[in-house]
Amino acid sequence: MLRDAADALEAAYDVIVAGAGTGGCVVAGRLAAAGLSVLLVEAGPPDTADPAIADAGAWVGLLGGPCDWGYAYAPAPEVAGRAIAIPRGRVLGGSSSINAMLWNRGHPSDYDGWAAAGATGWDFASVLPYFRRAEDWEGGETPLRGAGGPLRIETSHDPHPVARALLAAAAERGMPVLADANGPDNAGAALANLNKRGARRWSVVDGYIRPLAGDPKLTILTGATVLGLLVSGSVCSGLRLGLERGIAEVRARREVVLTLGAIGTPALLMRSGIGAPADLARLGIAPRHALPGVGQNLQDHPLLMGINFSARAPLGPVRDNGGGAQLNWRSRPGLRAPDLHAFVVQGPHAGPEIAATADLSGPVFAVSPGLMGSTSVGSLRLESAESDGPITLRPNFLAEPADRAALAGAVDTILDLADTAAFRDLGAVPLTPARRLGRSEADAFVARACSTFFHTCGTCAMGTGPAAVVDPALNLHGVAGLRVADASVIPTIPTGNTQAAVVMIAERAADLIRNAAG
Ligand SMILES: Cc1cc2nc3c(=O)[nH]c(=O)nc-3n(C[C@H](O)[C@H](O)[C@H](O)COP(=O)(O)OP(=O)(O)OC[C@H]3O[C@@H](n4cnc5c(N)ncnc54)[C@H](O)[C@@H]3O)c2cc1C
Repeated sequence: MLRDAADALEAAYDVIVAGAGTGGCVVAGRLAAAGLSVLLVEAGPPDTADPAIADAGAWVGLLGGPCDWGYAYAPAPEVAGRAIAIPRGRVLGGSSSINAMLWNRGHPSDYDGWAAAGATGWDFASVLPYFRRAEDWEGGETPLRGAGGPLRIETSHDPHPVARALLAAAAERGMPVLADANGPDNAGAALANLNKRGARRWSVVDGYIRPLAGDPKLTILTGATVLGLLVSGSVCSGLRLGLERGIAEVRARREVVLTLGAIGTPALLMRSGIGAPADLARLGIAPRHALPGVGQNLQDHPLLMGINFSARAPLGPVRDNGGGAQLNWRSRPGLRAPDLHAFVVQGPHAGPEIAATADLSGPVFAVSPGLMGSTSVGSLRLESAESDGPITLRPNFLAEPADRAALAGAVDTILDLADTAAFRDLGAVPLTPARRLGRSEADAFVARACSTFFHTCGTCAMGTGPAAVVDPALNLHGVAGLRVADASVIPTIPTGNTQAAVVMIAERAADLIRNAAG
């Protein structure tokens, strides 16, 4: 259905978009719809390769499979010496095709903070139109929400008993229960906003690419690896591609947009000679342009996979994305925004270390908290110049004592929530942990339960300082004809899940490119 260009690659396109993930599909779809000729290049297969992609309740089964790049964060003492798997979509739609579909913008002050730190023009008032433009919110248009846009956003229409219990428990504990998780205030419990239509995932492919099926302006090349940038002097003119039939070069008449994600984009820049000179020298890569921020500033949200409860009776089949309700709250008074976020899981939620400490068979559910206000910052390091060479990823989870303290407190908050009539009605009994923990026990639990919210970002940060990789118009500093429009440009991780922020960035990138092209 979608046009695949393997046999009919043209020598040049107006714009080449490298990586058909969340950012890439938005940019390519918008630009092709505006009449520019666009080539969209993707290493993975079409998103029809696995029927589980379309099933909103089946995403967990995609992790570690053929549509996942299968990265891992390096072991670190703060997480009890464990490697933590960090999936990334390797398929049309990228991570939007395998993610948990949560649509949360975070807090307005997140974006005001970007602008204050040098991403001029990215304050909340300036980015709100791009969030709204992307949305087809089931609740209809409001000053904060969009309707009629490409991305369908719905809440559960028949929430799972555990999702209902979270809302009722929050009310019992005196926490706000919100009509809309992306409404005027995000502190409180709410039904989750999900990129779905009924029981079907609604990815960026559904929203931005499928409507263009058959449009000659959009050429999609799947199964093609971007190997390098074609740069002469300080101008990028195209890409070197690895195709089944061999290596090919393709040119952009106007510009190249990198949307390979927060791991793929800095890796490609470094392999193309753009990065910290010492890194390039270590790898034996001929330096082309010094940009020391490439691969630095890696951020993610730590998530505890581990607060499990038994229920009196089976809770029924999986609904929605396997969750359905969420809670945002502040770990301490005075914070500008809620820094803690928890969601329900309609079954057990534990890595092997936690699962080994209790019997998690039978009717079990979880309430999993994560730290959306994490302050730990890490880095990405290429270990080889080869296009499929190893990459060391260090998010430095829990390196900051404040992050550990906030998550230890979150465990208590979840146990308090479960000790309410709402959860007692389900017969909830804590399994892991089985009781309240003292502070040192809680620290050990947090270290063993710590996993990822899958929100890797920040490795080609936008800004104007010496560590910035792109400017506020998303142009690479020092190389013309090259922009970045994916999670790597996020300067500071927002206090919400990251795909909404990436869609917003890509919507704006399309505007910037269109205006520059026109
Ligand atoms: C399992 C999982 C669950 C998540 N859950 C949520 C959630 O519920 N809500 C939320 O907001 N966020 C969630 N996220 C995070 C969110 O999906 C990402 O932040 C966002 O999708 C990143 O978009 P991106 O465009 O930066 O990268 P991606 O969407 O990952 O796109 C990068 C694309 O580039 C391609 N690519 C990379 N290298 C090459 C190469 N050399 N050649 C060709 N192609 C290449 C990849 O295959 C991929 O298609 C989740 C992520 C994962 C993985």
